[in-house]
Amino acid sequence: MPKIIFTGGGSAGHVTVNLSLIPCFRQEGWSVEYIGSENGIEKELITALGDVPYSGISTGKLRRYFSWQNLKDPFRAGRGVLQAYSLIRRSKPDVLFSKGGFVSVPVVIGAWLNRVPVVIHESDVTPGLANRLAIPLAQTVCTTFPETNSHLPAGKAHYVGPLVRPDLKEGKAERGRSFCGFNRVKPVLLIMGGSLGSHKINETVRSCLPELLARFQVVHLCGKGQGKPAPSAPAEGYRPFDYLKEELADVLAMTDVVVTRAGANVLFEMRALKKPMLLIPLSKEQSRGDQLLNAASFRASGYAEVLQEENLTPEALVREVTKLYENRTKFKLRMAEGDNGDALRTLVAIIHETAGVS
Ligand SMILES: CC(=O)N[C@H]1[C@@H](OP(=O)(O)OP(=O)(O)OC[C@H]2O[C@@H](n3ccc(=O)[nH]c3=O)[C@H](O)[C@@H]2O)O[C@H](CO)[C@@H](O)[C@@H]1O
Repeated sequence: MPKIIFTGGGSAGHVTVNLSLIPCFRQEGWSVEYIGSENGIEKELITALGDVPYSGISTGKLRRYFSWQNLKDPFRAGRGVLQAYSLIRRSKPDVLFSKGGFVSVPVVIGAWLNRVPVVIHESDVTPGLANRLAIPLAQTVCTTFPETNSHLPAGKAHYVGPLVRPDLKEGKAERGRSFCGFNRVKPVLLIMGGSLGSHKINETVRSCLPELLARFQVVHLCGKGQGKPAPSAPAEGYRPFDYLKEELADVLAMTDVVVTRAGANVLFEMRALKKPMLLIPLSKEQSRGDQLLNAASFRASGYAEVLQEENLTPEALVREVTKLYENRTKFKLRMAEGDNGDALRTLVAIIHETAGVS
C-alpha cells in the first residue's frame, strides 16, 4: 500500500489544502499520516478526522519580532528535525506533502535526509519563509497564482491553480439561517478576521455594530478565544463565533457579502462561491506582506474591494460594506468569468508522479 505523510500548520491556511487532499488519498487506498506541531491548530483539525495517525513534534516559530523565545527556537527546531527524521525513517512513506508553516521545515529536512521525495504547496503570490527554506530540498512546488512561478527555480514550479475545500460547496442557506436564527429579509454580512482572528477588526466591528445591524444580519468569526459577545445583551441579528467548522458551508450559503483578511485560501473559496469581498489585508508590519499582494491581485481582477488596515475605522467599515453590497452584482459577474477550476485532481496527479506511484 503506498504511503503519504502530510505536514503543515501554525494557522488554518496551512492545513486547509491538506484537509481536501487527505480524503482523495484515503479513497485511493493510500496509507496517510500527519506530522504537525504538539499544540497547533493542525492538531485539532487533523485529529477531528478521527482516522489519520498524528505525530506532534517540537517546533520553533519564525517570529518577525524580538522575543527571548527566539533564543530557544533553534534548539526546538533542531529537536523537531531529529523527531521528524526518526518518524519518517520508521514510516518509510513514498512521498511527503508539505503545505508550509513553521512546523513544516523540520519535517521537510527529515524527509530529505531519508531521501523521501517532497511536494510543496504554496497558496500565496510569493512563497512564505518556511517554504523558501524548504524549496531547495523539494522535487516539486505547486502554486496557486500563476505569477508565483517567476519566484521559483525553473523546472520545480508547477502552476495548479486554486484548490477549494469541496465541503464548502455543499452548504444550504436554509440550514445556515436556522443555525443562526436569521430571517430571509435582511441581507447577511459575514466577517472573518483570518483563521486566528484579528483584534483590530473585532474591535472595529463591535464599535459600529448598531450601524451594521441597521442594514445587515451579521455573522462574526472572531478567532480562537476572541468570540466574546458584544458588551451588553447579545444583539438581535448578530452571531459571534470563535471559529466555525462544518457549519461554515451553511453560513456561507446564506451570506450575501464578506469582510475578510486576505489569506489565500479564503480568497479562492469566496471567489468559487461568488461572494463579493471587502479585503482588509494584514499589513507589512504584521506579516511579510503576502496578504497585500493577494489582495492587490484580487482587486485588479475585479473580485474584491480593499480597505487598508491603517484606514480601518468604524465609519470606513460601514461605508465600504454598504458600497460593496450595492455593487454586489458587478463583483459576482466578474467572479463567474474565467478559470474557476479546481486544482484537486491536478495536485493529486503531481503527487503520484513525484512519488513514482501510478
Ligand atoms: C496570519 C497569517 O500568517 N496568515 C496566513 C494564513 O492565513 P489563514 O490561516 O488565515 O488562512 P486562509 O485565510 O488562507 O484560510 C483559512 C481557512 O480556515 C477556514 N476557516 C476560517 C474561519 C472559520 O471560522 N472556519 C474555517 O473553516 C477557511 O475556510 C479557510 O479554509 O495562511 C494563508 C495561506 O498561506 C496566508 O495567505 C495568510 O497570510
